[in-house]
Amino acid sequence: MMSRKIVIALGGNAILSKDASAEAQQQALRETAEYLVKFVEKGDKLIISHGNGPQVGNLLLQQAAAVSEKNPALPLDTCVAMTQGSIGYWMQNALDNALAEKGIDKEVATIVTQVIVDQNDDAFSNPTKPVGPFFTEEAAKAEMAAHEEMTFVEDAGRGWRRVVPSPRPTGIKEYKIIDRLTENDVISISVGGGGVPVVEENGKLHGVEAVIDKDFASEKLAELVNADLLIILTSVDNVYVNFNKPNQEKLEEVTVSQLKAYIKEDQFAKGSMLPKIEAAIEFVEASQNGRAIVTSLENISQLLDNDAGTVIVKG
Ligand SMILES: Nc1ncnc2c1ncn2[C@@H]1O[C@H](COP(=O)(O)OP(=O)(O)O)[C@@H](O)[C@H]1O
Ligand SMILES: NC(=O)OP(=O)(O)O
Repeated sequence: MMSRKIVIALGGNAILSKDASAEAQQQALRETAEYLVKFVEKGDKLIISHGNGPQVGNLLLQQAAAVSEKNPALPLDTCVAMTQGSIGYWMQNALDNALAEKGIDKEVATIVTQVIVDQNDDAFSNPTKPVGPFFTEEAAKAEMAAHEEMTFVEDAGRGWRRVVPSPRPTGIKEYKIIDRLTENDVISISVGGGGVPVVEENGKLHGVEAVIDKDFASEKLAELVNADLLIILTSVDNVYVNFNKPNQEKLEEVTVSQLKAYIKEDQFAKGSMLPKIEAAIEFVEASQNGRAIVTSLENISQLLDNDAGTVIVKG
């Protein structure tokens, strides 16, 4: 049986739809785990990553609501680490139980992951990453007036959301540990929420306040561990050109150069589909034989036997 090394990045709807309670998110991850176990049954080695946009934004709001001198709000890098722990626990627990139900004897581990960014990245003076819940325009403007350090922007016609800096990952501190776990047949969960952003200064790493895009961090991980496949799971089965227009066209197998031409035509929305496409291109270009797939969780059954979804290949 061919065993592939797969980095699989879980999008928002794999964890959270409308209900942000722990129980609802755990239930979503139980369903996600059922799908992921199918890869394991097939003999694939899984390296799982996930987003944290809604969760880290909610955590910031919870902290702001309870802040006092004795109970200070914690910085954003620490909040990212907290979401790596909570979502990692939910995913790990869901996978442990799904594997046990199938009688598969395999271990799962979550790694708190530090992702290195450049302290001179322009992103620090230009926040773009939406986190937390949606606000009305009025409520968002009131928040900005009350907290001068906060920026809110309109998010793809869906409402207003707080945005934070999102620098590009340049390295992953723990990638060798993650690779060793894979070599030892352990399923890992890492670079959660894009990883805890850290900068290197005089040979030391320290956290910075930002949220890294999990698609870029997953790409970097796939590159560093020399994965065969990068799968980016989201809420659509395929990427489209002319998305949501009467002439929309589904992309199945598509080359890097075709995608670059579509990017020039502005076919992919910034902050949602564009980072996935850019991450897929970067991985396919950087790896020798690697491919990338963008599809939905629900499409995984088709993906197991044939390439389903939008498959990005060299060329
Ligand atoms: N060209 C496109 N093709 C397909 N989906 C697109 C396109 N442009 C924007 N999208 C939107 O991008 C969304 C996925 O991005 P997002 O919700 O941010 O991802 P995530 O699953 O990581 O949370 C899709 O649900 C879709 O609405
Ligand atoms: N960190 C991150 O990219 O999270 P989302 O995918 O949930 O936005």
